[in-house]
Amino acid sequence: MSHWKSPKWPFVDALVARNRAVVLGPDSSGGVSAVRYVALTSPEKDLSGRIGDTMYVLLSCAISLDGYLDDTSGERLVLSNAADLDRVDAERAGVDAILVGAGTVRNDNPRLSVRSPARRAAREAAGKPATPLKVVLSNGDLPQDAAFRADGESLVTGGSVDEVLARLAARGVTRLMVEGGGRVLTAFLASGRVDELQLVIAPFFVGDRAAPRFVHDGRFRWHKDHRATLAAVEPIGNVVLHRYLLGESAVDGHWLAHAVALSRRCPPSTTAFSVGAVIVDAAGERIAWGFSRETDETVHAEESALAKLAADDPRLAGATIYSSMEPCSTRKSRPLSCTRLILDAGVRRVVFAYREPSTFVVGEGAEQLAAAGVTVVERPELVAEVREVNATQLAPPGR
Ligand SMILES: NC(=O)C1=CN([C@@H]2O[C@H](COP(=O)(O)OP(=O)(O)OC[C@H]3O[C@@H](n4cnc5c(N)ncnc54)[C@H](OP(=O)(O)O)[C@@H]3O)[C@@H](O)[C@H]2O)C=CC1
Ligand SMILES: Nc1c(N[C@@H]2O[C@H](COP(=O)(O)O)[C@@H](O)[C@H]2O)[nH]c(=O)[nH]c1=O
Repeated sequence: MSHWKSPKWPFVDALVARNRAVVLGPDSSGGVSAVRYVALTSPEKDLSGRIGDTMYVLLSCAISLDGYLDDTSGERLVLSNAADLDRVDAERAGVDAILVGAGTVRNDNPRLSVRSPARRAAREAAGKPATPLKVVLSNGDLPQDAAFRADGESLVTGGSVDEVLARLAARGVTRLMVEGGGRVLTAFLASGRVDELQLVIAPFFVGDRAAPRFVHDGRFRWHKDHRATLAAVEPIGNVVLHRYLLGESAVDGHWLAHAVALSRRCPPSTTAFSVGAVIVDAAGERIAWGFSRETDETVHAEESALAKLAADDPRLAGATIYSSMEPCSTRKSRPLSCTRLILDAGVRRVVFAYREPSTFVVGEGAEQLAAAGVTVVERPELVAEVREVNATQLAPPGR
């Protein structure tokens, strides 16, 4: 079976060209069909069919050490410092729309604009408005002279998170920043439609339970057995920024980048590719990692990572293997391919960046895994980096 790379599957390449992930699955006859395809930003959304196109949803807010968004003074409490407010301004400049709830407008009367003249000019140079669309969620009245109505386009809308996202998607919004307040943040987190949370913690207490909390009660997808992925922690003066990845696509991108970073640690070779692999369990914890030639001259990345776990490790059944390259399906130097080892380990999900070129052997790992019922996700956005790591191996003969 080699139709994975055959002209019979031109749409696969077309999807890759459109920067989309390809998800393969088995068909009823035991063959392989590309049953689903998803945009890189948010596969869960496309797969659910809830909104037609994809949107990256970023939540951003600042809290006190005791978890409050504000105090009870009726004035906006600034928890961030100047450097963090400038970082937030840069995030604003990178989105298509900024969203807050009516409670925030009534309490803070925010402008919701990009402030930096340089960032405004850069947006305009790119053919965008100087400041993103301002979206206020409200089913009631808002002051006509509210500050958000000046400086750029605004939209007051209401309804469920799904309805609002569908409305914004129809207007071409592909990156949305949600700034608050507590009820809106809770509604977005409970909806499961958030890709990333940027949470800043300021070093003081509010100490008043009547103050607005960051998150209210709710049922959330992330709990003690299904943790969010911590992507970065950054001190900014006396506040600390935490970046959590909450969407499956963002999480996949994070671990795949980690696998590619590991591939840079491979001892050099001209006869075998340099690959990195990470195994992450269902709770979101990295449980093993490896890279080519890590422990001997011929060991592969997936093989090295799997060898660090017991064959009956119960976490393997719910785990995902991330590999910078498609798992191999034939070995010259070993009896079992990485595809076979993955199947034998009972891993049900594989994410990789680069389809193995037929430089050393013809690869059918993706097809064989998918035919065995494994979910295989190809994320081509890191292909250039994988090719750079393997530049020597991929160079045409004679160079
Ligand atoms: N520190 C920080 O980073 C930030 C702090 N804040 C603070 O948060 C506080 C405001 O938070 P809060 O009072 O919870 O109000 P919100 O800003 O969360 O607004 C909630 C209101 O939004 C409207 N709404 C419409 N649709 C929805 C929906 N689907 N889900 C939720 N709300 C919807 C409703 O208004 P309506 O009644 O009109 O229907 C609802 O009452 C302020 O004190 C502000 O200072 C705010 C942002 C950031
Ligand atoms: N207080 C607070 C934030 N508050 C958010 O910023 C909004 C103010 O926007 P603007 O009027 O354009 O400056 C406010 O309404 C709320 O959404 N954000 C932060 O990053 N850190 C903070 O400490």
